Amino acid sequence: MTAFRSVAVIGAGAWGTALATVAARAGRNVTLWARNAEHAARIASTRDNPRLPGVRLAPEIMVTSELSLAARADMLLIATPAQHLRGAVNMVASHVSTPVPVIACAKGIEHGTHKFMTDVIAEAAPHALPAILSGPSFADDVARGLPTAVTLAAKDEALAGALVQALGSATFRPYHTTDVRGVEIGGAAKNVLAIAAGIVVGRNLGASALAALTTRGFSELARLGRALGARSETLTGLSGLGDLILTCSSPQSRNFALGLALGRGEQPPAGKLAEGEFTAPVLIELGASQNVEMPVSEAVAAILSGRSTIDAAISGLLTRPFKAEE
Ligand SMILES: NC(=O)C1=CN([C@@H]2O[C@H](COP(=O)(O)OP(=O)(O)OC[C@H]3O[C@@H](n4cnc5c(N)ncnc54)[C@H](OP(=O)(O)O)[C@@H]3O)[C@@H](O)[C@H]2O)C=CC1
Ligand SMILES: O=C(CO)COP(=O)(O)O
Repeated sequence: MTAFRSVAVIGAGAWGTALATVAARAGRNVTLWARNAEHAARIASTRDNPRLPGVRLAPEIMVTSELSLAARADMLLIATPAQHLRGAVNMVASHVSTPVPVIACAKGIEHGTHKFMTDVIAEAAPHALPAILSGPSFADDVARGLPTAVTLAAKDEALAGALVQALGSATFRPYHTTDVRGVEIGGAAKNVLAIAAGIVVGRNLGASALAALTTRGFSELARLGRALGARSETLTGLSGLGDLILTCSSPQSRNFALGLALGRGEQPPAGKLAEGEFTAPVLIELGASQNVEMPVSEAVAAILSGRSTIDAAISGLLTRPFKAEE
C-alpha cells in the first residue's frame, strides 16, 4: 500500500482547516484548497482562517485556489458541506485519472438522491477509492491539538488501515473499519438529533429529559443503521454513539446551538453551518422508505419546516403509546 506522502484538503472551512493541521502534524505534505482565490491568498499570507479563528496555520501547509495543484496529492479529503460534496468531487474528478483515495469528511445525506457521501464520490469520480472520516471531533479541538478519536472507513481494510497510518498522531487517533455505511449513518443522523437535544435544553426540560432524548435518539439512529446493514459495533462506536454524545451535550456544536436558540425562541446563530437542518428531511424520507420509525427526527423535521410548533412536537413525543424498550 502507498505511503501517502501528500494530502490535499478540498474546502477551507473550519473542518478543512483543522484537517490540514492534523495531516501536517502527521508529517504529510499538505495542500489546503479554497474555492475563492482572494480567500486562499488571505489565509496563505495571514496564516489565519476567519472560519476557524485563533488557529495559526503551520507554515508548511500550502494554501491555494488552484485545483490542479491540489488534485495531484496522494489522497484527497473533501471537507465541504454535504450538499456541496458532489460539486467539489466533480471538479476534482477531471484532474484525477489514477485510483486515488477520496475521503468524505462531510456529515450528511444528499438531497433528492438520498445518497450517502461515499456513494456520491463513487458516482462523481469513478477512479476514486471512496472512504469516510467521522466521529466526535470539533474542528477547534482538533486544530488546537486536544486529544480526539474518530473512525475512518473504507471498503478495503488494507486501505482503511493505511489511511489511518497516514493521518493519525498522538492527539488525533483514527480507528479503521470497513463498515462504511455504519459510519455514514451515525454522522448524518447525530446532527438531526443534536438539534432536538438543543431544543430540550433551550426549553429547560431538565437533565433527565436530555438523557432520555439522547438515548431514544440513539435508538432510532441504530434502527435505521440496522435496516441499512450497519454493524452494531460501528453504531455504538465513535462515529455513532460517540459523536451523538458529543453533539447532544455541547453548545460548541452548531446543531445543538441551533436547537438551543429554537428552544429559547431566539434567532438561530447567523452564518453557522448546521448540517442537521439539511439532513432532517432526507433522513426521515430514508427512514420511511425502510419502514423505520424515527419520531425524534420527524419532530425536528416538522419544527424546521414549520409543520409543527415546538410545543406541539414535544407534546407529540410525550404522548406516544407506551411500548417495550428495544
Ligand atoms: N466544524 C466541525 O467541527 C466539523 C465539521 N464537520 C463536517 O464538515 C463539513 C464542513 O463543515 P465546516 O468546515 O465546519 O463548515 P464551514 O461553514 O466552516 O466551511 C465550509 C467550507 O466549504 C466551502 N464550500 C462550500 N461550498 C463549496 C463548494 N461547492 N466547493 C468547494 N468548497 C465549498 C466553503 O467555502 P467558502 O469559505 O468560500 O464559503 C467553506 O470554506 C460539514 O459536513 C460538517 O458537518 C465534521 C466534523 C467536525
Ligand atoms: O460534527 C461535529 C463534531 O463531531 C461538529 O458538530 P457541529 O457541526 O454540530 O458543530
